[in-house]
Amino acid sequence: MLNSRSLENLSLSSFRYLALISLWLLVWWAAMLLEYQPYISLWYPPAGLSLAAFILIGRRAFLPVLAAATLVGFWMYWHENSQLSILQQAQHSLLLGSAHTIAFALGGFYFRRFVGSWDIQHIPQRVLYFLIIIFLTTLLGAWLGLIAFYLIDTMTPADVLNSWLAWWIGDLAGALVLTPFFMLVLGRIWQLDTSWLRPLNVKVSSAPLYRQLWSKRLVLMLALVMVVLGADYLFGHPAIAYFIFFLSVPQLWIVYTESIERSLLSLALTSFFIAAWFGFVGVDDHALTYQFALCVIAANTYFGLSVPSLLQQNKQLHQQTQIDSLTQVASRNYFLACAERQLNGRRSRDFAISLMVFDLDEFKAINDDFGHLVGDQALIMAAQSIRAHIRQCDVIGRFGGDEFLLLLPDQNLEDAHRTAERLRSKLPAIPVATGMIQIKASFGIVEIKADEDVNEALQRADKALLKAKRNGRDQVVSFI
Ligand SMILES: Nc1nc2c(ncn2[C@@H]2O[C@H](COP(=O)(O)OP(=O)(O)OP(=O)(O)O)[C@@H](O)[C@H]2O)c(=O)[nH]1
Repeated sequence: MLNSRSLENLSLSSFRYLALISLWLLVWWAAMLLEYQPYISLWYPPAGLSLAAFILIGRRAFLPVLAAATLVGFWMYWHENSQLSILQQAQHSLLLGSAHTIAFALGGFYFRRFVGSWDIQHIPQRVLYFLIIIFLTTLLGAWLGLIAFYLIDTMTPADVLNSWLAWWIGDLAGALVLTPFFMLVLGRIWQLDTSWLRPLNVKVSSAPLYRQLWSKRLVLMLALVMVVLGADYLFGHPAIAYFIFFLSVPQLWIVYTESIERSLLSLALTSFFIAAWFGFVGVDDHALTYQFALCVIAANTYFGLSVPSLLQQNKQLHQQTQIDSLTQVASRNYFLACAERQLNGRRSRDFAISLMVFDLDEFKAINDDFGHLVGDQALIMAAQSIRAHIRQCDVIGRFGGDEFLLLLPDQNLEDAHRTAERLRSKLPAIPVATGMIQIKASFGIVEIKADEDVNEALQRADKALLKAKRNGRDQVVSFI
């Protein structure tokens, strides 16, 4: 007995399968209407939908895609008033539908199995494999389709050889341009997580200004399509068709400023518009140019979409090397680079710079008595306290362990000494199991000499710190 929950699930999955079949038939029908060429078309959108379905839902896509592709065969026979028996029509349609389905199922399966799980660091490779998979899947689809036509005696070997390139490029253009777009659409219908599709974790503003800009850029793209195809129709010169490649400019503009949905939507709409105008004006001689332009613009779009994520990764890596993850002050290397920069700046304008090294007192005891987490807390609070009491232009860094560095531009030794005393007196107490413990530190300071580099100054400051420790800790020692 089926309970109400499994009935609900059954009707939901039937709805989804029917939605996939209907969408497939709809896009096929749209392509037919737009271009008046059933199989060898400028751009074959069902190829994109089939591949998207196999990538997203795997083998569950097999029957709906096969059903839709077979129905299309039937429709063609009916449309041509075929003299074949219904059984023969069914056999032929099934063979043609299987040729399409098997090729795209293999491509989708390969992507799911080997590429889809790659993490965000492999986005450029993922895009590259995606393009190669589309390339091979559509090639296989075209050849299996043509072999099926040959087997049902519709094509001679000469026809097959004459047609494979046009068939392949049409499927290639459809799949390249539309697969990611259909993946987003199917992700909605199937309620699947498509976040892995998003190389961009970067949020682009959806403020009204941006929305307005997006529609303006889209209008610009559509206007360019109309102008190029119109001029091609009027003048017929082959060079005119190449102007369609300029669509990459507004498309990449959209890619770099808009969300992934809008980028994919503009690609889908523009390709749809090209196909519609192509069918309307009938500039068949230049079909290959438009097909290649669509493929190139789509490939550019996907590589373009991966750029912000690479930049973001770069930024994260940069931050990781610049900032100490525990205390959030500058890392040792970044601190030294900043200090070097300040010293170079002193060549054009002479000003004093002091360097301070400070080290928490008896820090090991805090770790030993209360544990490393309390020790970490002490490091964080000490760094925060120092940061809160220095100027914007001062730089604080962690040298390692419980030792910190402070660069004080425009402060001579006397100023720096006063600063250190003030910082020492402001160090906080941390809460521990037995009450509060006052954090204490020893400070060593030098004023960096004109002919000294950072490392030499650091060695002198370290000696001053050592002296402060030897003198009994919790004090400031400065060296001329
Ligand atoms: N909790 C914590 N401890 C750390 C970290 N890095 C280093 N330490 C510990 O810091 C302690 C530093 O000890 P010492 O260099 O002997 O310094 P001290 O106990 O402060 O002694 P004096 O500097 O002479 O006063 C060591 O026990 C390290 O294990 C860290 O990131 N977190």
